[in-house]
Amino acid sequence: MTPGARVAAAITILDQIKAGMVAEQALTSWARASRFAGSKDRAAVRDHVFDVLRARRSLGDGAGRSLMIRLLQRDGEPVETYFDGVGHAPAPLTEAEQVVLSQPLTLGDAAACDLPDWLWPIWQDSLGDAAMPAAVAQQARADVFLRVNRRRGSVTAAIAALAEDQIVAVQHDTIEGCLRVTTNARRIKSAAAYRDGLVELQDAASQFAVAAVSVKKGARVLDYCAGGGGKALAFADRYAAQVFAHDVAPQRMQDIPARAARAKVGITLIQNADLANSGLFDLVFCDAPCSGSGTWRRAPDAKWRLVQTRLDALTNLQQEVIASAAVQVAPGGTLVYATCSVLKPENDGIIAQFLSTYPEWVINLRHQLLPGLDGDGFFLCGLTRR
Ligand SMILES: C[S@@+](CC[C@H](N)C(=O)[O-])C[C@H]1O[C@@H](n2cnc3c(N)ncnc32)[C@H](O)[C@@H]1O
Repeated sequence: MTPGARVAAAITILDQIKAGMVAEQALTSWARASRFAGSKDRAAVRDHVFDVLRARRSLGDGAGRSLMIRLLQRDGEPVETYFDGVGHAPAPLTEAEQVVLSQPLTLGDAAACDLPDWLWPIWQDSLGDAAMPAAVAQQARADVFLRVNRRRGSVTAAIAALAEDQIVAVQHDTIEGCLRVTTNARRIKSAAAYRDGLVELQDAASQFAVAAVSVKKGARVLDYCAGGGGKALAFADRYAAQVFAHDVAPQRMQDIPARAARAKVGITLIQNADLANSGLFDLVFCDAPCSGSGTWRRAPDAKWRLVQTRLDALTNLQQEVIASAAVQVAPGGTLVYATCSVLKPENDGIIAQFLSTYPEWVINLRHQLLPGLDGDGFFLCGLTRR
């Protein structure tokens, strides 16, 4: 596909998303219908679509064509070479379009920060002085981070193994065992280091969360909302602990046994019916379902799909989840409540509500990471019983 044809495909997909289709679905159905598109074409089209979605409002929130023109303009690209009408490229800019596009957009704070108006006051209340920089950080692509499975090899060995596949990775400035991929991130899943379990894809913030919790040798650790097992795998690799994984939706855990085998760690899955008879745990890590507002660079569609009623439903669910996770904590043990959100109602709001209902618990750890160059946004709060 020519660069213009890729832009034309992105325009079609963006129009479908504007009409209500979920971004991933729109991209998948375009890829299925476009067998001629190679992997580089698919990646380029996806990049266009996601670049626009991260910055949809500040690009004028128009139709796909106008969004793509403004994206190329913003990035200093020669718009007319993509919009030349040759082959499958979009038609050249009309005179009217040229006039409109020569005028800068007038944007309020929420639009300039690419957030919905209803969310902007909540965002500001949650982040204070960091509201604008954290929102602006989510207008750009995020780096890809890897976690070195230290049972499989050292950081140096992982960097060298990745280099064999022309992937360049460097040690994260502050998180031990975390690598930032600087070249050829798209090749990770086909690289030998990944296939052999030497590295896992995991954001730096999630790695920080696992490292920030203290786990004694032999401790029983429960990843209460395990999903695909990212945190459970990290706990099992990092600590000499017995690691268990549970999720209310057990099908989400289906890949954990294979991932654990690849990483050479042991993780015991606990099904819903067995939870009550599985004993208590020294650490219950509750990575609750959330808006994902700290990770919107990676899933920008979610930013525009979040509405107040959905946020309310999430906070109700989070209150239920933290209360049921607390029941699994052994005397003297720790409950960690975590989200990949930066919104106060999902974080400190949930903790405050929990403490007002269960005053025997006290906070012994709290971190709010913001989305930025060093990783995604993440919230983490440790609690122990008085
Ligand atoms: C943020 S995701 C977990 C991500 C995962 N920890 C990881 O690192 O890959 C939240 C998970 O919580 C699960 N969940 C939702 N309600 C739950 C509940 N009441 N009890 C346990 N898990 C729940 C969801 O099925 C979902 O897989």
